[in-house]
Amino acid sequence: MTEGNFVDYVKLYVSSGNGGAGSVHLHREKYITKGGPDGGDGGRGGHVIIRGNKNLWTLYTYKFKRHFRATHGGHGSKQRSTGADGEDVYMDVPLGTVVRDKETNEILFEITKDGEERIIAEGGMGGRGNWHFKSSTNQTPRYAQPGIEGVEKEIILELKVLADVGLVGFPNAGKSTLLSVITAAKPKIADYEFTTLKPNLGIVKYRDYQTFVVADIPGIIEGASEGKGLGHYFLRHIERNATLLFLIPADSPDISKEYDVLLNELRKYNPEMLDKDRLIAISKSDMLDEELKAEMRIELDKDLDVPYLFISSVAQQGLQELKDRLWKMLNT
Ligand SMILES: Nc1nc2c(ncn2[C@@H]2O[C@H](COP(=O)(O)OP(=O)(O)OP(=O)(O)O)[C@@H](O)[C@H]2O)c(=O)[nH]1
Ligand SMILES: [Mg+2]
Repeated sequence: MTEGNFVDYVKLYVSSGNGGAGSVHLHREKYITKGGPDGGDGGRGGHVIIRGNKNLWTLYTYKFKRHFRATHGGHGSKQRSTGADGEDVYMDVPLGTVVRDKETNEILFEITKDGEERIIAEGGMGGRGNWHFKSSTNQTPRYAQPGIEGVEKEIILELKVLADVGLVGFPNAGKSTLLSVITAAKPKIADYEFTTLKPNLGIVKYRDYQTFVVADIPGIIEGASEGKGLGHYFLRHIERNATLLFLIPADSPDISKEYDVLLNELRKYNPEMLDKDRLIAISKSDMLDEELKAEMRIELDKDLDVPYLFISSVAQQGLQELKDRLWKMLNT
């Protein structure tokens, strides 16, 4: 997944079809002077339906097509013939897509399962034809119901990444580099801050047949929960991850303080984020020798209340242990 095609927020316009009108028709045949009413019902207008699709990862297609219109139901006609239903329109979205009403900003629903279908704009009902309205006092009703109009609305689709592990760290901590060495993803890597502007997902192949998904998100800075840096825009991407992997570089001036700042931002954003399992990886550990590591361990064992390990993406150290630990956390 590259930076450019990760679309996770789109505004769209949807409209369902109008119901077809019921028909007013009186049966006529040669030699039958007074035929009864036989106007058929109008067909239902097409729905616009949002459907979950596990093979999609972004809302990319919606960048190019913004209007989704279902067709109208056909009108009823003579001989009680019912108009055709309008055609439904399906909008396939990745799992984890949240659908909002643009006007009220209210969350309408969230798609979480493959094949799950939710009607976002319901087609109007067809009107009933005049034969329904025949009664003892009115044998030839000249009335039929009109179809109900379809609905139009503007909606927002927002994607929450559904990864198993979310990477959390300051800018430049080495998150994207880690993703690039434990998965086949090719995120942009550079020695400046905010290299990553959009989340990247990668699939870790674990012991031949197993896999789990890791999300690399833009770096978090102090104040992120109030919108600093890329703020809320990306914190929501790790809201649903099962496990959080904190990345703190070995050359951080104060590892436990850096961890506290990150934790605090998560707490301020959504306290439930702290209910997730956590692991700290001290990145860029190739910069440390064994002696220094031993000294740091003494401090870290005192200061940290979560498990930690030393890793290096560049020197490929500690990566198997990291995967083992993550796998265990995800499967217990
Ligand atoms: N020595 C060393 N440098 C590393 C290691 N991993 C990453 N780096 C360097 O750290 C810098 C930042 O790496 P990125 O992976 O882009 O960091 P990031 O956390 O994704 O940064 P943002 O996207 O800005 O949040 C790059 O210059 C990397 O080459 C490592 O294991 N050892
Ligand atoms: Mg990055």
